[in-house]
Amino acid sequence: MDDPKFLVYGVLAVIALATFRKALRDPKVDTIPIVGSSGLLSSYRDALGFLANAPTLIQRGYDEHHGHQGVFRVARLFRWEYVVCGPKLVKEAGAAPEHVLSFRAGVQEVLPLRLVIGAAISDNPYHHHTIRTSFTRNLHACFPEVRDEIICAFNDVLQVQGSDWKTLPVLPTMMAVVARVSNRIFVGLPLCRNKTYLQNNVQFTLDVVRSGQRIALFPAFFRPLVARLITSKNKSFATAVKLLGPTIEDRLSKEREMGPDWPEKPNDFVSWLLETAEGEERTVPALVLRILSTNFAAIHTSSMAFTHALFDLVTHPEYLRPMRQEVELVVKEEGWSKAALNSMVKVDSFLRESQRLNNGGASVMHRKVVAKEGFRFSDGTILPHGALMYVASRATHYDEANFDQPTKFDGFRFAQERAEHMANHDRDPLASQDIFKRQMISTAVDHLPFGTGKHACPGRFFAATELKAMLAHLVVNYDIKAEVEGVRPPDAVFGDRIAPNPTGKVCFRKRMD
Ligand code: HEM
Repeated sequence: MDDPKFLVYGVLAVIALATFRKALRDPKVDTIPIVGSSGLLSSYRDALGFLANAPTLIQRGYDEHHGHQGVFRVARLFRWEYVVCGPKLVKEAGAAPEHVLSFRAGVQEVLPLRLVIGAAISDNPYHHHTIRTSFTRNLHACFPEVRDEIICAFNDVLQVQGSDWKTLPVLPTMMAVVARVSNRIFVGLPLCRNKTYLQNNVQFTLDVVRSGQRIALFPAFFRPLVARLITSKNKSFATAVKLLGPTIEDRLSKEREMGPDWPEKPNDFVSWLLETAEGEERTVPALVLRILSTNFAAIHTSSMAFTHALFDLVTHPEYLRPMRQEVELVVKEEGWSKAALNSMVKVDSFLRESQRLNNGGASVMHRKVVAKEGFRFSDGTILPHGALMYVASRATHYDEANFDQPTKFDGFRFAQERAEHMANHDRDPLASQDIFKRQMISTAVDHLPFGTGKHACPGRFFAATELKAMLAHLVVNYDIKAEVEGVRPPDAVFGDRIAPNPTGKVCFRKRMD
């Protein structure tokens, strides 16, 4: 017992058991079924098992309870968590107002951004509004820059020569491309090509995710202390201020001199932020933190989605040629534009299908019940004040009630559905509107990669534009194959998060035919 570490672990274990015992005996939730055991020690074992095996546990709950409709609970180290299943209840969760089921408080539970990034971002997320409005509205106008950056970034990052195959780790490679393309719109040239700036954004994102996930393992009252010990955001923040600060200072000073609509003002995210930022937020450090946070929301998610798509493509190489033909035909008729992307139905379908099967985890739409009286679903289930709930997204995507042969990768299933709806147009104009429901950007109660309802990802319009343009570019300019034929690198699982294999590789070369 000389090592003080053991004392700390001992105290933590006692606190955990005591907290767990209290949570376990909450009579208000007695009627909500449990997945796993209900005894004190056996539940505790399940709670530890959740860290290693959450997707399987959630799938079991989904299969066992309520015929895929309703709520069940799972034991975590310090509390129960509530898993919501079925279209009706998912819709109700997605529609609930912030003062009843809180998105912001839910995020803090799983990734305590308030502790990792700072209160200003969590408590005043005005940049979400900027993403939803100015950013999305400008996607058509900014498409030439997106396209230009994709061409240059693929050239510079892949660096394939002649007819040789080059084997590259997909996640870091695509993270480098996504970081560059996204920052072309966030901060513009030349900074979006500055390697230190880009690497710093990627580092910030990784630091935030890693520290956030570790802090979230502790009970709420312990988290500020743990955050102080392990958070390493300050270094990447200082680097970002050094590199991005002069650009922001320049914009602020031009606005002071010439007013908000000064000639040749860049059409980028910094400018759109400045249209809304007020008071303290109109300073270099505050704006740098907004850009870093937007990078955080954009880079990890989009590069993981694209990595999964490439793993799917090399595992199912038969999709390469039809997508190549589609892109060539569309570009011949419409050129490269945002509107042309809308005609790339197969590319869209392929990415949507990849997202369906490779959602970022077993759960999505984390919400904390903040209404004092709790939250009541229409089936009568009441979640108590303070409870954390989420939707069983992976199980929903793998449910045969929702999809034909749900475990099968069917890259053009959504293109097919859209074609069928179009064919029905004359007979039933209302049904034909469903084509919009099967696009990559469309959320639904049975399609949850971007969540659904009030907080559905506002960045999905940009993400879809970026990822579709990247995939279209890749299939017409490169050949791609698996490192080992027919083998998809296994996913990495941490708790209920499922990420593409971080070291998984594929082979690229310049297109040969
Ligand atoms: C493939 C890429 C992406 C995926 C899979 C994704 C997924 C998600 C999900 C699941 C949510 C939470 C939805 C909920 O809880 O109801 C979310 C929220 C959010 N995402 Fe994304 N996202 C992606 C790309 C982006 C990009 C590129 C941006 C920014 C440009 C962005 C900005 C945001 C923001 C600001 C929120 C919070 C929304 C709110 O406060 O209501 N995301 N995203």
